[in-house]
Amino acid sequence: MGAGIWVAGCMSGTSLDGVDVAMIRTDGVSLFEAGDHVFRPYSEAEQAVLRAALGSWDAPSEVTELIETAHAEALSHLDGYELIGFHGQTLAHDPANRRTYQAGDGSILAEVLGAPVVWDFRTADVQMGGQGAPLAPFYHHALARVAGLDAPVVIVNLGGVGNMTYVDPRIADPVNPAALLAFDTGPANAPINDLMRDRMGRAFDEGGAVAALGAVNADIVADFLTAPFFAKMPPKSLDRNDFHALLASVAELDDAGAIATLTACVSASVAASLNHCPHKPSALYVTGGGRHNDTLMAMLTRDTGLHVAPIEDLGFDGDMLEAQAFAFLAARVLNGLATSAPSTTGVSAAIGGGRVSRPT
Ligand SMILES: Nc1ncnc2c1ncn2[C@@H]1O[C@H](COP(=O)(O)OP(=O)(O)OP(=O)(O)O)[C@@H](O)[C@H]1O
Ligand SMILES: CC(=O)N[C@H]1[C@@H]2OC[C@@H](O2)[C@@H](O)[C@@H]1O[C@H](C)C(=O)O
Repeated sequence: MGAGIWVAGCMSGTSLDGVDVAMIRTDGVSLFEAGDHVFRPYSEAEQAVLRAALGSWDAPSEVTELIETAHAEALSHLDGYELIGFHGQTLAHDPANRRTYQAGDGSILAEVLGAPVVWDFRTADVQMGGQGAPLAPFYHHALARVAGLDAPVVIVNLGGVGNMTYVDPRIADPVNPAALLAFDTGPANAPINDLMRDRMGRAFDEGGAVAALGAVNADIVADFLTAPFFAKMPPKSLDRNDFHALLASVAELDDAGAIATLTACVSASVAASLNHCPHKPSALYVTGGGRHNDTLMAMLTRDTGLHVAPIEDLGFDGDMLEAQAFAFLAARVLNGLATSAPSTTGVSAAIGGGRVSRPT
């Protein structure tokens, strides 16, 4: 298999923990080989700068430079790539008003690293009426085919926000509306992390250990599920802070009870999201940091009634999947292929988003 080129994909996710960079060899249609990867964490001080910039539509140079420098540092640990896919850091997302903002300038990275950079993946999609997210579904589709699956499955990404891709791997073209259905499912780790930080001074609930000790408040979970977002038909996407009221709803609970209830809300929102799938999936594979949360995984098994497993069971690295996805999408942009479709973002027609910047 000599096909494809080595591409480095970079993702700085909503949980603000750091920059993931992962290399894959791809032609933008299939995945031939996964290569090296690196994680460059943001320091506490850097996280504070980024957190303060959340919601802004025009970040000050202090913020954009921080993002560009962190990515350049991460990429300096890798070599052998011919192309970079650079997502940037989402600071604000408002598809209803056709705008989304990923901070960080790809043309600067192209100069610094001496390689072409595909970036600004979401703007074209929202400008054509799409949600601008999720964009990983075309990669999920490729992975399900590489894994040789022969029945529909669901891939759930549990990062700061949750998103779900229903994939029918028997259909080769990801643009075909029967191949994919994708949408954001609700908040995932973001509210759990926020509460862990505020109440316990910890970054996240390691292994779901705190949630395991708490009593779930079923009334709060039921009330959470009445939010109009869950009844809304896909496509739909979320901003990190769209569910701010959720944190307030657990304010009166003890620490473990509050974390357990937030964790149950994440699981319940994924289970509710399955109602939108055209057919019952044969399994649910979890990617993103939430798959390390054993309490959440157990709740998902109970709430969905499906076989729930980490994406590792298909042979992929769940910590690197999003970064790999932006490598895959960069290759698609370079090859003139679509990166989103009506079935993934609700965009009016399949389009290839992303700007290409080449070093001068
Ligand atoms: N061992 C663990 N136990 C419990 N939770 C964990 C563990 N490891 C990671 N997480 C959770 O996963 C989060 C990171 O997930 P991930 O890296 O998928 O998010 P992201 O890429 O920043 O977000 P998004 O996909 O929304 O952009 C952490 O902030 C934490 O909440
Ligand atoms: C606007 C934005 O950055 N959205 C992210 C976020 O993090 C998870 C979820 O919300 C998803 O919609 C998306 O990222 C993934 C990688 C995506 O586009 O597929």
